[in-house]
Amino acid sequence: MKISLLVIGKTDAGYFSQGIQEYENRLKHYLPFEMQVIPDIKNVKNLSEEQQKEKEGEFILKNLLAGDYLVLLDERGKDFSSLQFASYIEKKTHTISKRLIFVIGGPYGFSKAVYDKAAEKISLSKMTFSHQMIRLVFVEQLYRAMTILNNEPYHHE
Ligand SMILES: C[S@@+](CC[C@H](N)C(=O)[O-])C[C@H]1O[C@@H](n2cnc3c(N)ncnc32)[C@H](O)[C@@H]1O
Repeated sequence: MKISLLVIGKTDAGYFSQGIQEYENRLKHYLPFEMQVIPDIKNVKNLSEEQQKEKEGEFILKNLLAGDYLVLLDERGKDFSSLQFASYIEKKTHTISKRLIFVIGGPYGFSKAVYDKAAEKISLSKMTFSHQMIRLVFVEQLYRAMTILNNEPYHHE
């Protein structure tokens, strides 16, 4: 199984990119992982929030491959402890042969078309993070999950 994180727009702030890069490098030790970036939508200022979500949704759906298992990161999704998330990832390695793809929405979230296509929605907290910051939170949690599954001394209960 390969894990992808699909995001919209490049990571703006150096302090986020640096952190994301650090965890991406660490993750490569455990499993194939890539962060796939959809370029920012052009002329976004001329679009309503709804139109922006629709456009972003079209790009998200265009980037899916046959056989992808699509999981949306959404503050209203199912919530997990880090141990539960580790066990969720482990189960997926047994059931998914292709790509487990997590997607982060744009500043206004996801279009209905994207929600309709998703297999699951998972939350990383009840609080809302920026679409930039949640990238770092996700890669750290995925790294944490991999260390839990490998009995490594990173996570402490
Ligand atoms: C600024 S949030 C969008 C908030 C928007 N009001 C909504 O209804 O989705 C941007 C994206 O970051 C991700 N996100 C933010 N907080 C999250 C959380 N606590 N758990 C999971 N994903 C989150 C989601 O993918 C969301 O679409």
